[in-house]
Amino acid sequence: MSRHKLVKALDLDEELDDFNGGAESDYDEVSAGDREQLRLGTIKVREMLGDESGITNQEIEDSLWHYYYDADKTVTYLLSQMSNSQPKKSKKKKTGDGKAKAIGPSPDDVVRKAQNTKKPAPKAVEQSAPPTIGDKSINGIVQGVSEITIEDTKVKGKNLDVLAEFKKSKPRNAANFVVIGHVDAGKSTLMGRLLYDLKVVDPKTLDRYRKESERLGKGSFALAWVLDQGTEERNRGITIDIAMNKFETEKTSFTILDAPGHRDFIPNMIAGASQADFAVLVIDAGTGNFESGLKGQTKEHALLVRSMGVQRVVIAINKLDTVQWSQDRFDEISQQIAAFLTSAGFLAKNLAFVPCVGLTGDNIVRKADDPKASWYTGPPLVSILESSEPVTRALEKPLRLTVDDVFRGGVQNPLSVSGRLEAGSIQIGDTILVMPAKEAGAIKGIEVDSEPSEWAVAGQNIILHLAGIDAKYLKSGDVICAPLAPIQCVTSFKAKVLAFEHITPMHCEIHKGRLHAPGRITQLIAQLDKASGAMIKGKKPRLIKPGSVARVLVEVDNPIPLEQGGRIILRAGGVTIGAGLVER
Ligand SMILES: Nc1nc2c(ncn2[C@@H]2O[C@H](COP(=O)(O)OP(=O)(O)OP(=O)(O)O)[C@@H](O)[C@H]2O)c(=O)[nH]1
Repeated sequence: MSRHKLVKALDLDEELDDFNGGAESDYDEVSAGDREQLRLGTIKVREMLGDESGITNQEIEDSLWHYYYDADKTVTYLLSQMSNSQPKKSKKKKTGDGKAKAIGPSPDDVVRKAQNTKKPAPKAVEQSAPPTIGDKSINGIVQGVSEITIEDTKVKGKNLDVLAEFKKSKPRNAANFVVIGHVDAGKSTLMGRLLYDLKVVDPKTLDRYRKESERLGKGSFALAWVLDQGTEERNRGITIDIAMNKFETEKTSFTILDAPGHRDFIPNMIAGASQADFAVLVIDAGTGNFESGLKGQTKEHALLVRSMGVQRVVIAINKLDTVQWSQDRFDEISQQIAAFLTSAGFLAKNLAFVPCVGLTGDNIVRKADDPKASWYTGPPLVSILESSEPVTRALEKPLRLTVDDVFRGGVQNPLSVSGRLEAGSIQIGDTILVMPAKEAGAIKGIEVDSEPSEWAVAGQNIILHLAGIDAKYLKSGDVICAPLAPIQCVTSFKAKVLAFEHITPMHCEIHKGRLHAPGRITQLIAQLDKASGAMIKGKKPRLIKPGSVARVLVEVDNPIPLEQGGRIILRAGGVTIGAGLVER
């Protein structure tokens, strides 16, 4: 099978555009090695999908090719394609008792299964005496890479003053937020309403969803489907297990980070929360629902985002129509949530509450129409989101981009990566360093929000087209950095973690965004006060109980790129046991 055929099947128009405009292309035959990778990958994907998927081998191979043989991503992508072509039919099915029940594995289930499947440990990069955080031997790396030259990449840059260009572009504030809350709290409906009322989605599309959902006896789901529509972006190869939806207000450009299926966030939420500037916590105000939600995911999600370093939460107390817009109910829930969140370490000044009805749009973009809501004189949700402090961009810091996806970005761009630029700035022609591989490459193209750009700065979600580096040196979770200020790769580090389960010295997996690495908690150094983070004096703990915060020492088998302030999650046996921040 020719590579031409594979590429063609992915996005014909785009690829032909690329092809026609390009002077050189490399439509060579697929090598024997590639063919073997495709064969093995197809077997693995088939196993993960099951026999009933109806997906052809050709489709599997095309996706494997696009994602550089990554079976997990291929499965997630194919499932998303399946659910896009049959919206929601496969998500929920009416049962005899009128309740909706999930059928078949959800994308979350598959992603979780895939993440729990033991993968071969990433090949250790030759590195003498891997440093721990703060180790001075990092200077050796700097020296080594400063001598790197990249030959034959023919990438000419314009030598722009990127920060000046950025200022000239009169940027809007940019903020990423993650949506959290209990199952059925109305998260998708509320976000769908937000997008619809801000005219991100046209009425025709919503009309189509309405008709389809009514036909299925689930009319109220139409708005939730609006949110899923954004996942079409996956076709371009960007983040596939967190759906990203964007919307802009006058002042700010927002990205909603959400997990497909909107059911069981963890572990997709790990990746989402690690990129979030703040969280929107959706609460179902319905009688009994708030109480059961607080016992369940409401609490778990809130603790998780807190331990991932998220400091600000906007609390949407939703479905107020079901309690006749009772102010007493709103006050009661607000007080309880505020008490819980402050005890979990959030500052009261960083919490904002808004009563709303996602289904009708009351207090989402416009003020509530319902006369029973007249007691609320505050702003609607969107104004609260907008009034968030502008997120400070780490523009002047050394370049850091954690790779979300590695994929083939087109005929002219055989190697592309996507991710959020966490710090620094870049432009076409720049030399970058990939860690932990310690391999250099050059930037030959940049896309910001799917538009070509000469440059990009911290805070933007981008795609980089690379040259002068082989795909084998890149994988999800790697960090792209400036050659003269590389991130350290460590084999041990201290972390302040919030325990979700009992923690003892034990084997665990370390997750940081897309990075997953096997390791161990080797020491429980101290128990910490949850709110202040101060050490609780006494003997070294032998066990950390769920809900407590502790400082632990973690060791990993192979060096991983980590630095102070990095947000990590610890998992064992497929369960999140703790989450927290990397310390020195
Ligand atoms: N009465 C009322 N019902 C709502 C409101 N918002 C959502 N719903 C309904 O609540 C149910 C769940 O809504 P979703 O938006 O799917 O909730 P979710 O939190 O995204 O659910 P999961 O994805 O399963 O976690 C649907 O039947 C919605 O129509 C609201 O403001 N008022």
